[in-house]
Amino acid sequence: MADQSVSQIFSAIADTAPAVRAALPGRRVEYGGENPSGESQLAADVYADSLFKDRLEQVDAVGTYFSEEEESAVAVGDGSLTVAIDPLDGSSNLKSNNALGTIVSVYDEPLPASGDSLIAAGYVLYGPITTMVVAHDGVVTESVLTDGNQEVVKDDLTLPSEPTIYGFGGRIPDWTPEFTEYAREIESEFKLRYGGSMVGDVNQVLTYGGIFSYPAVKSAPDGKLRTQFEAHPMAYIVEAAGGKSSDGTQSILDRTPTEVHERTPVHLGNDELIDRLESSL
Ligand SMILES: O=P(O)(O)OC[C@H]1O[C@](O)(COP(=O)(O)O)[C@@H](O)[C@@H]1O
Ligand SMILES: [Mg+2]
Ligand SMILES: [Mg+2]
Repeated sequence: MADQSVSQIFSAIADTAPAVRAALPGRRVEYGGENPSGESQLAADVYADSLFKDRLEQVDAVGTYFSEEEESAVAVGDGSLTVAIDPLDGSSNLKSNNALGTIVSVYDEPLPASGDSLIAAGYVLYGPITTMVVAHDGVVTESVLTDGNQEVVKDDLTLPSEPTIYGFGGRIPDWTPEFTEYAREIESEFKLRYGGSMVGDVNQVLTYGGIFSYPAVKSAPDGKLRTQFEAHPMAYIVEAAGGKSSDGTQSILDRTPTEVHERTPVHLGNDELIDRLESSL
């Protein structure tokens, strides 16, 4: 039953992705409002949110829709599942025409919820091609999405065992001394790949092996990324692919936010690099 619900949810996401992509060119402008995290919204953020909500409302298993762009939960049916979504991730990249994503979490509890309540998570990457990565039951698959078509290209995606890249967010002068020291070591060993969209950056870690961090910074001790909409789902995917997640001290999946839009420091990647990070912090 859960399997069927998960596959219906991600079919709905795959069906909607081409329309989201097609809507981007005309929506690179400010919408005029702010989201609950206090960030200004682009027309594309708001439009992608409405497209996903309308489509997920048609999936019987979904009872509640909760978006990074909306203050509170929206009741969309009688189903028992909650879908949390970052409709457009990395939306500041729209101005410079760089990678964007959509992040999707499927919880079997109302939010706020711990990462243990996730039954599946996935993302769409709007790069030169559109791909979708989904984690469920410990297996991660990658598909290529074209209009109306979903072709699985990897049916058991795992993190490469030899890491080669890293990508760290935040301004260097704003990093803590402990994170700066760790970063200096990592910089001397690996190649920098940072694009400013969590989906794009984590997808590179899943492809090449390495570490992505958006750490706690001096001006924002909880970091930038939101637990329910960004950190939990990406941690679930990376852990299912054989890697590790950390908020600096524990798996991100062990965090239960007290408020749905709450933020957390995020570190995702190969075991060895996350272990080293936890000992440095
Ligand atoms: O611009 P910065 O500080 O590098 O932040 C980039 C981070 O912020 C985000 O863009 C936040 O996501 P949204 O675009 O959904 O708000 C992440 O995708 C990315 O990892
Ligand atoms: Mg985001
Ligand atoms: Mg967003």
